[in-house]
Amino acid sequence: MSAMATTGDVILEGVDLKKHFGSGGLLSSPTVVRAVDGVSLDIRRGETFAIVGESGCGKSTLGRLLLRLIEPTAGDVRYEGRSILKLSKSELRRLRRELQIIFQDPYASLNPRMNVGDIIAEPIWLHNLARGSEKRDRVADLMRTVGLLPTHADRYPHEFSGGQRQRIGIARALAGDPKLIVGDEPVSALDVSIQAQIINLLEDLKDRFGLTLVIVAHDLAVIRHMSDRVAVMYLGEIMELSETDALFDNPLHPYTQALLAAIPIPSPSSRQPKALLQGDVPSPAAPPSGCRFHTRCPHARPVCKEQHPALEAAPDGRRVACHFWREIQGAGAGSISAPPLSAALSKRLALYQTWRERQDKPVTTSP
Ligand SMILES: Nc1ncnc2c1ncn2[C@@H]1O[C@H](COP(=O)(O)OP(=O)(O)OP(=O)(O)O)[C@@H](O)[C@H]1O
Repeated sequence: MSAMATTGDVILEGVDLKKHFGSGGLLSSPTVVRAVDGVSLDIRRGETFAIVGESGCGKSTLGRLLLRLIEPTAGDVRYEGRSILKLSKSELRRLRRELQIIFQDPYASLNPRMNVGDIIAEPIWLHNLARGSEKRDRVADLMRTVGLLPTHADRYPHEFSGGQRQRIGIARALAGDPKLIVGDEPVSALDVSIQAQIINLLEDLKDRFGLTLVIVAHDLAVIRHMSDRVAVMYLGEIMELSETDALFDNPLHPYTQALLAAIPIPSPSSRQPKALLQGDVPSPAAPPSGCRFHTRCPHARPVCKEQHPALEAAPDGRRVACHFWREIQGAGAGSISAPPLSAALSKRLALYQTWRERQDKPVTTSP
């Protein structure tokens, strides 16, 4: 977890955000996918904020809404206190420079016909930040900063490995001096050893440049290692929002408990926890009534089918959307809050630590 204290002011705020994708197709009544359905959150300057949940729960859509890469169906996003939905052209340009994104698949997000120097230089050129030799120096600096050799600036994306392509994407994101970067599954397409390098790079850059990071991920080990706070999403809603340590030490929501208990154990001799998350996530086009998790919740009671739980304040500044979180704690949720968690994580985190210790040495990998 990042060493930085999470005491910053709010840099980015989502207010009752909704994104409903409509697909008319051949049907007379179009299907509406409620990808994000009433999410409010605030992200503090200088923190690493994680958004976690199973596939299809709306994490990426929320990440894109927060940067206004897609328009919300309803709600608002405020950057440094101002709505980003009502910006002038010049304000929108500034927003595009200050809020950046890096993607899961760096290859798909890099123009294959541009060399790496031009890819990294593009935001500098677009935002008129430097020209000529100053621009070239800046690109070389950025390449060194992310552990690439500036002499490789004339090479093309296909000449680099997956990890190096992610470094190119990060250099490009840094080129406009951003304040906040959203990483949309930034390491999930990479080998574990390379994942650790990229995670460490992001953490170092965050400290060096005073960045705020929003990490969209499904890998809880990555999230525990990197993030200060976590929002757990299910079917377009936040189920629990908490400081990372508190979430992992004592998850309040049954969905968080089940997610943590389902972390696979790396050792083949270790016993896997019994499957707690049975069945698939229901369709976001027809979410269950009441609490959206009730169809898979081991603690569900009749009221859960009827009444939608609000995201209410719990101790330690946490928030949780469950009618019965207090009773569940009292009833010994420990039976499903996974002793295997520490075994699974400690092995992965030891690996990260090893890589972290190597970060003092400059990376001089060649493609
Ligand atoms: N452009 C789109 N048009 C229609 N439906 C979409 C669109 N983008 C996303 N969706 C749907 O919205 C829901 C949420 O998708 P989203 O990609 O945000 O989830 P996710 O949690 O990031 O999943 P994953 O981890 O698999 O990327 C899914 O049901 C997805 O199919």
